[in-house]
Amino acid sequence: MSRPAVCEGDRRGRGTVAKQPANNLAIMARRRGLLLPIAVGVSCINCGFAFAPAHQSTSHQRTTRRTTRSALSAVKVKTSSPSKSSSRLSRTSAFTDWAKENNIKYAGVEVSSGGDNSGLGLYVTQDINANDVLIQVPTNMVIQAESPDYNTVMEREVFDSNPKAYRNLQWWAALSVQLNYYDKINPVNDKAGGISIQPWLNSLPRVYDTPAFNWAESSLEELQYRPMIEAVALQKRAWKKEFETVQKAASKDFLSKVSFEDFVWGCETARSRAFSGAYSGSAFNPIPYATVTVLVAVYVALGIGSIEQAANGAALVICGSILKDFVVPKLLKIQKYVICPLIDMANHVGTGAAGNVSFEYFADGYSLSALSNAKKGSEMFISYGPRSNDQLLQYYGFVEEQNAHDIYILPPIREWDIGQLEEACGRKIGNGRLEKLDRVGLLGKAAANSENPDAANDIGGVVLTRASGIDPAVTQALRALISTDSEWQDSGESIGNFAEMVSAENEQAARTVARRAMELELESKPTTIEEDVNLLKVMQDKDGVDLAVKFRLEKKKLLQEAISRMR
Ligand SMILES: C[S@@+](CC[C@H](N)C(=O)[O-])C[C@H]1O[C@@H](n2cnc3c(N)ncnc32)[C@H](O)[C@@H]1O
Repeated sequence: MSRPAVCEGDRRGRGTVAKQPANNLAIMARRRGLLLPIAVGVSCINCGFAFAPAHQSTSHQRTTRRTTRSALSAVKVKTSSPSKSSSRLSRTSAFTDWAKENNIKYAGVEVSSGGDNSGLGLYVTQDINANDVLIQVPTNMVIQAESPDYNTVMEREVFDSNPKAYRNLQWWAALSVQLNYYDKINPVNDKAGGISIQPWLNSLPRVYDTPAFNWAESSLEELQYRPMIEAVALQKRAWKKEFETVQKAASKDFLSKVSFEDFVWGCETARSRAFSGAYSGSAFNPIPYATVTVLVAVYVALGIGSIEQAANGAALVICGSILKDFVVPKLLKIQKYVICPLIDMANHVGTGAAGNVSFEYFADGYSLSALSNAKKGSEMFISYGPRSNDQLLQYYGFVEEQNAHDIYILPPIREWDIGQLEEACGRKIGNGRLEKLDRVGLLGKAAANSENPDAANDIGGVVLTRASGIDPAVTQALRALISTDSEWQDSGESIGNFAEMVSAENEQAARTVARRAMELELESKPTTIEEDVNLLKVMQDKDGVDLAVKFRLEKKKLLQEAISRMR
């Protein structure tokens, strides 16, 4: 069942278990401008990864033709999410009590379930205003990893014989180790003052709808989209490899209690609930500033030196602090990945999010605040960043309808059916064009060679975005590709000279070629848009949603929109 990609108004019929906080965080009096002098924005995971999965050459060849069949048989029906949510919802009062006892302040929101497939979420319990701070979580209550991650507890307790192995794990694997350690070995978090974090762990989902380790191969095929199928295959290899590293280096105790399935659960939890940010310094520490003020006063009072000398010394200390907290982490590109109790209950919306997550430098914590006014009963959505449906499905297990950030990756130009394109535009591809495009990398690669699951479109497929259509570099390549001999010579046989339109005829031919390539892609799908729409309707009538069908329908709609724009 889908739901609108905006904050919903008053929801009917949703269960409410979490208690209204009595005295927490006087939200109403607080405005971010006053309270958060330096708030470093964080965004949900994958932020900064220009994700576009690689795909292999063979998979897009025009040999695939639509086959009529009963698609229903191969499709998995999901009916479990709402019931899974209701059993989790029954555990949230223990979780929110725990949060209150441990200095997590919140007011104006509660954890609840909308009864749809988004699981639990944060819902507004009273009308709130823009800039109200709704949740504040002290830094010591979060679970976090940096890359590389120097977590002394994990190194000592789990990787004593080989701490480097832990340090060099991918951030999601490092978080998985931590989550599993607290969940299966010892729930006491020393950093949080020796408290048990079990109530928080109990509030987490135990199963996910993400494709890599939860879908049958046949369901993956139902995506009808090679880039995603290949991205999932790459992810599986990467996660297995990380687990092998853990197996070689972790303690016997850890390995006897944490299986591969547990490790995957931890990685899925990390990927779907962590926030990332470039900021990695420490929070505001007043001690150096206070010390330097005292020293300056003593220095000047005792006449040891001039005011200028004292000011120089003070400036040095202040600059050192700024360098440590802001500049060095940026220069070293240190990323911090944080799972933040309670804030991790916020669901995503691609555009128009009502909530925002920030790091509060002076308060040493994370906050969720309102970006706009919100009505009692509405869901407090945040944005996990400009995520395509590929990212949302692969790591978060859902698909957003009409996702403004969605993309479509066509096969690289080298795989396009030249004969069909020549026929469509009425031109022949002249000598030298393909070779030149190949030399400048505009034909894409014959095969992917990256093993990085976050590698962006490694094969150089042609990217269409919902926001702006076809990649301008591809339009440039197509102008050159179908140029007549005279256009080619006038341009000095240089691809760079096709960055702008060279003539109305050439432009029309390039657009026709692009459109035909997209049409061929759409025609190659085993089912049509209409068939998918009908299929989804049948599934919804049966009170279930099939993510694979929803995903492929969204991709086809995006392709169809791009085709229409090219007319
Ligand atoms: C950070 S958690 C948010 C809390 C989560 N709903 C829960 O029940 O714990 C992210 C997960 O919430 C779900 N989710 C978030 N936004 C969603 C949306 N717009 N539609 C469907 N599911 C969503 C997905 O399962 C995603 O992996």
